[in-house]
Amino acid sequence: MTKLSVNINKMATLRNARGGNVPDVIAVARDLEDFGADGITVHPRPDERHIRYADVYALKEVLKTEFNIEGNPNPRFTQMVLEVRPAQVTLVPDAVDAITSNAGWDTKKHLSFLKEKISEFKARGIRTSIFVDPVPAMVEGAAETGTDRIELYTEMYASVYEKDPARAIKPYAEAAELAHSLGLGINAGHDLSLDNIGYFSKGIPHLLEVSIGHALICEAIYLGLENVVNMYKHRLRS
Ligand SMILES: CC(=O)[C@@H](O)[C@H](O)COP(=O)(O)O
Ligand SMILES: NCC(=O)COP(=O)(O)O
Repeated sequence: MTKLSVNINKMATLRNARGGNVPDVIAVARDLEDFGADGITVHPRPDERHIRYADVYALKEVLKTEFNIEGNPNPRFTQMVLEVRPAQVTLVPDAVDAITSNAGWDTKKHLSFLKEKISEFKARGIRTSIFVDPVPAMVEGAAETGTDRIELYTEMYASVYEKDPARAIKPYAEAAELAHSLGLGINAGHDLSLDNIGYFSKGIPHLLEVSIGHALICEAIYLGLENVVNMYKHRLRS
């Protein structure tokens, strides 16, 4: 079965909004594991606006499932990943000021840089993954880097799915077949949700892992509202 790695960036966004430690992202991550998550994903950004570098070190101490760290392998990120030694590092070509990830790697243009980074992480026993759009040349370029896996960037799938599911999934299914034939493992993520994940997982062959954050945390908040309002009403009655 495809593994679910929960991205806890949004929990850190909530915590940072008040400057305290509520919610406690470390406790949240442990609870998510107890609730059945197969892994925890974080994507620290240079401004540490959600997950902080200190959180990454603290998480490593307590996690029992697969820890996946995503980000642009600049010198600071690279050093942190080499020290923490997560189960997996996912390389994402984020601009410093990006609101969220908005493209996969150009694996042809950045081939020598990616090769160097992949071998550095693999030498420390860290599984590697490269974030790519579902474009055959980019998948082939990823294979040339020596990476273990690719992560398919699913923003386009999620937006087209609402109008035309079959059209949305086609390039992803083809990219997955190609990646598998080249010996690459396949992960996927970005804007996956309760609405679109079932169709995606049925349509993508050899899908090893999805990482989901934004929608999952929004859904958890929304689906928890009735319960929590009732709990408050109950306390106000007594
Ligand atoms: C690579 C990817 O798609 C996710 O890591 C996503 O970018 C989450 O990052 P934010 O939580 O900063 O939006
Ligand atoms: N790699 C994708 C990820 O970790 C979560 O992306 P999103 O669900 O927050 O869009």
